[in-house]
Amino acid sequence: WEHLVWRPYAIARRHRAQGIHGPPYRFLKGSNEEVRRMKAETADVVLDVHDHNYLPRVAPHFLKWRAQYGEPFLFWFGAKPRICVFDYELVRQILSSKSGHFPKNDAHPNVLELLGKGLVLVNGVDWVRHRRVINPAFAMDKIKAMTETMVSCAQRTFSVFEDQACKNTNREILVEFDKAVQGLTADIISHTAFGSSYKLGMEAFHAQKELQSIAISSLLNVQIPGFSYLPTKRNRRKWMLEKKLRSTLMRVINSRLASKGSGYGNDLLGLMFEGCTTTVQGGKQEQLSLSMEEILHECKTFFFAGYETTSLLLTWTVFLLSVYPEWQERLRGEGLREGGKGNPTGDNLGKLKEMMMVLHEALRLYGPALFMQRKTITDMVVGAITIPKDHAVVIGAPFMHRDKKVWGEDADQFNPMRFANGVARAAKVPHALLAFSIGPRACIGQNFAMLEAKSVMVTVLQKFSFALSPSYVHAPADFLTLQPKFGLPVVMKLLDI
Ligand code: HEM
Repeated sequence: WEHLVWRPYAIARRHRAQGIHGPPYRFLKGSNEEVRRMKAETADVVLDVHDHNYLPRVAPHFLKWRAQYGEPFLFWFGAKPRICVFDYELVRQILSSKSGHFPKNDAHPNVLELLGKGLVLVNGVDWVRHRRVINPAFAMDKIKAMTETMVSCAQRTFSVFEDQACKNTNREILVEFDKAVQGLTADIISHTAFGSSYKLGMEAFHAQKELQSIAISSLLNVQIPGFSYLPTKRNRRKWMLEKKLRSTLMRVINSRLASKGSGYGNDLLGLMFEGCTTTVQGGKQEQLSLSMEEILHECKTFFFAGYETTSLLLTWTVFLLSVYPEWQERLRGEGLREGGKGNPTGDNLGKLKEMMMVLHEALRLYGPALFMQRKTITDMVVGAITIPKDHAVVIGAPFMHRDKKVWGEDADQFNPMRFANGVARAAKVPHALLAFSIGPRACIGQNFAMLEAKSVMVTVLQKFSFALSPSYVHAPADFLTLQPKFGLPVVMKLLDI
């Protein structure tokens, strides 16, 4: 009771004394109901396709609280205090902290089950061990060697569309692009992570996808102790999926161990096994094993972290190129100039400067990962404030990506030219783009994601031009990641080239 009744008021008082304010604490519910109500009120708001400021739809509560209380502000997830931070210098200090005093926030049990205790969620010495084992798998030369696989997956997907478009006299087809590209990125991660076991990988993917919808639907519910053990219809379905996911991934892992032969293979799983055995640190051999259980969790992590984020980057890039056809034309021209009509290679893709500018601008305006979270395990001083122990810290990246003081007056607009001199020079601070995060816990898969995005975009641009279908409704939504609420229907026209 002390925890639920008195502590929140004492915490709020302590914050007021240092000038941090926020919505009042409501018994048990904290700010959850206010968030739910405000999100419901804006759920039907539809934007013009040129309007890239979706914050009133996606985070109306943060907009309101920031205007009302200034920043940073304090709000409540149930009885748990959260500080929302928007200032680049504070965020840099939090994300760059190497002391381990800002670990990842505790995940909702459903999210934990979904993601596993893999690299995204582990903390402390475990994180150091996992990251050291997995880092070599994401080295640029290893990733570049996966280009052919990425391109051939993309070609398979788009050749189906090509066949369909050929049958129509206008050589056009309507494609639910977000769904198509979800299937494609799942296919790519299945092939690049699990090699010849990719079919099992796809089975695991389907189970994980359904578990994700269950996790999302329960995120804002107050957690009643013991409820997750009741055999409700939803819980039973969840348990069945978890069992299936686990047994499928175990089959993949066991069959790899059984067929070791001359090596573990050059896919992500094989490279992870290689990393598990030994590594040389400062001349001495070090054992860096991950347990079987940990490897299983990492497989779940690759899937979750690896397919949806990249499919959303592709979805939003195609959305932007449909709205700005002059950039679509520029990228098609660049692809042909650097690589001709043949299969893109790692080297060709490395030369695509304008493509990188567009992908970075898509990540700035429509970064798939919305709000990052950390927690404090002791009182932490950042800038002029103290964030007390046991607080969650929410980093408002989509707000920061629209900060006119940092990005300039055109921060709300699509302007890939801001990245013409590279990411570090695109804004007034070098670490302004937070789409892959910064610091020791930055995305391990960013080179993989960018190579995959380029492989897919060059392949589609070689064959098709595209425009938004008249049925498209611009309503970006927060489903853990930033998604087009009603999908991305696109009219694809087969090119004559
Ligand atoms: C456009 C695509 C992607 C985006 C926008 C993205 C974004 C992010 C962000 C923002 C983080 C940091 C989260 C935090 O600090 O709370 C992260 C971490 C991570 N990402 Fe990605 N990611 C993408 C693709 C990938 C891919 C393709 C993989 C793997 C195949 C991957 C694996 C991971 C892992 C394992 C971490 C945790 C790293 C650590 O904590 O050491 N990501 N990602």
